[in-house]
Amino acid sequence: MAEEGVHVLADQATIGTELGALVAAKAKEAVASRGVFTIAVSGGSTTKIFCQEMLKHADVGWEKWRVFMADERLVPLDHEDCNYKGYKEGLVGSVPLAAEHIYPINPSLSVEAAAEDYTQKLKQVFSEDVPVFDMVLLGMGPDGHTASLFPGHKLLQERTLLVAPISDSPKPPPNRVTLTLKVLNRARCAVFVCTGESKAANVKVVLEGNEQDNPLPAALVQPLDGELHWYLDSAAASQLSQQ
Ligand SMILES: O=C(O)[C@H](O)[C@@H](O)[C@H](O)[C@H](O)COP(=O)(O)O
Repeated sequence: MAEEGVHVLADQATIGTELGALVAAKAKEAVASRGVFTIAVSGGSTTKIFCQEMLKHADVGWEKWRVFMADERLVPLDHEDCNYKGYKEGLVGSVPLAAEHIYPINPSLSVEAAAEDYTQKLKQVFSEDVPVFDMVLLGMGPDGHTASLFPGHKLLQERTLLVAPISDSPKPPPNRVTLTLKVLNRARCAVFVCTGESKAANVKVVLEGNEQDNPLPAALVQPLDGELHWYLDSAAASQLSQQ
């Protein structure tokens, strides 16, 4: 299993292989020691990389997985923009993960009520006051956002909610729910997957910048007591001074 840190790999396929190995190791370890593997997953390009790769792993205790969305768009569950749909279609039926162990938001509610409802879903699975995920799998947008935590947004200061509503997301669609930094930073392992040239400038800012005053959202993911991994392809890493 890879040590925590920044992993620069040639391309998306190699990232998939390495990510799959890390997820498999963490899942087996979690199931062996706690009887369950809890993971929060993201939308965007990460969905496909993760699902395609995990189909190759049969022995990761799929029956014991509990999969939450790190963030979700407030759209019907069969909508192309729905992150849950991507994971359900990508995994259920192909691996022994039960559909009811992937937790969707309720898109028929207001965004505020959907966030509260998702908080209750977390509480059904986690006994801690603040859920401790075995893994949070994150992407980063070209602007430095992660989950639905956007640069300069007031949600970066949220200290109470576990799941927050957002109705002014600069990335469409505007209505979303997101895990807050309070939850992301309690994870045992936070993993970023970032590919492509469009991410390169802010990958450098996050990993090498000194922005004490106004850090980008992705830079604020710093698990208090867990590992942090960044998987980059050579394009996303192209502006780093050390590769
Ligand atoms: O919008 C979502 O649903 C996300 O979960 C989001 O945070 C995503 O991970 C990043 O925008 C990176 O997306 P890409 O990997 O597609 O660039």
